[in-house]
Amino acid sequence: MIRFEKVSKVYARGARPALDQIDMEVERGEFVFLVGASGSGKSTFLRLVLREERPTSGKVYALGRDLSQVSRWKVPHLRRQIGAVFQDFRLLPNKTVFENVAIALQVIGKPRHHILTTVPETLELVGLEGKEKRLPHELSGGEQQRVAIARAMVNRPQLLLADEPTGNLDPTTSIGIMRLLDRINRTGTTIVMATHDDEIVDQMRKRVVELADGVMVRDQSRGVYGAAR
Ligand SMILES: Nc1ncnc2c1ncn2[C@@H]1O[C@H](COP(=O)(O)OP(=O)(O)OP(=O)(O)O)[C@@H](O)[C@H]1O
Repeated sequence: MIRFEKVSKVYARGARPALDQIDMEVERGEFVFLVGASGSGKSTFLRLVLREERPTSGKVYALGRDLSQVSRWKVPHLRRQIGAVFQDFRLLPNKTVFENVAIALQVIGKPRHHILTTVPETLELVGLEGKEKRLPHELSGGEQQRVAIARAMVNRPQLLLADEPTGNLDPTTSIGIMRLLDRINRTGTTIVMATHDDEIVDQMRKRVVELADGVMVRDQSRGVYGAAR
């Protein structure tokens, strides 16, 4: 689903690499936590998969494609096949819950009847039935993140990337979001989630990949946040 081959990323000439010779693979259906201190390269990793950035050296493959070979005009098409969720939700403040999710289908030209059935199904999947007409500011943080997850999932991507999705949420709400992501993963969606949240990582017991100053220092199946004690 994702493969990094000796991937390095240097943002500014002379700066130390944000990622340094990363070799790793994520198989279809996996759930992977990317952990590491602030600045260790987690967001850079995710941005390379979305082709928001390009590696300085090495190759990134996603969804079976060598991303260096994807032409610029095909990048939006690639991104539409990868769901993305962020710490700050990134909802449109003046659009309802329904409209925020529908937008992901409208931009790819899905017909109205498809939108009218798929959006409510997806909102039900994330536990937001009955809240279709609310505006984002009328929702709790956890509910706003569920809208963002619904928007990311509405066209059924094979891969979901999440950058600190629980970063703005309290522990109880975070657990609800993790249950939802776990459920999405069990239906076959591959998930890579960058996080600082040690309690969540320790509870979920999924694969843990740790970065330190751009270097991959650990790759552990059923891992914990800190190195095994
Ligand atoms: N656009 C950019 N231009 C220059 N340097 C950057 C850019 N983006 C990130 N960096 C640098 O690259 C390194 C890795 O940053 P990155 O955002 O990938 O880390 P992170 O692990 O996601 O951190 P955080 O947990 O704080 O989000 C840092 O030293 C950062 O300052």
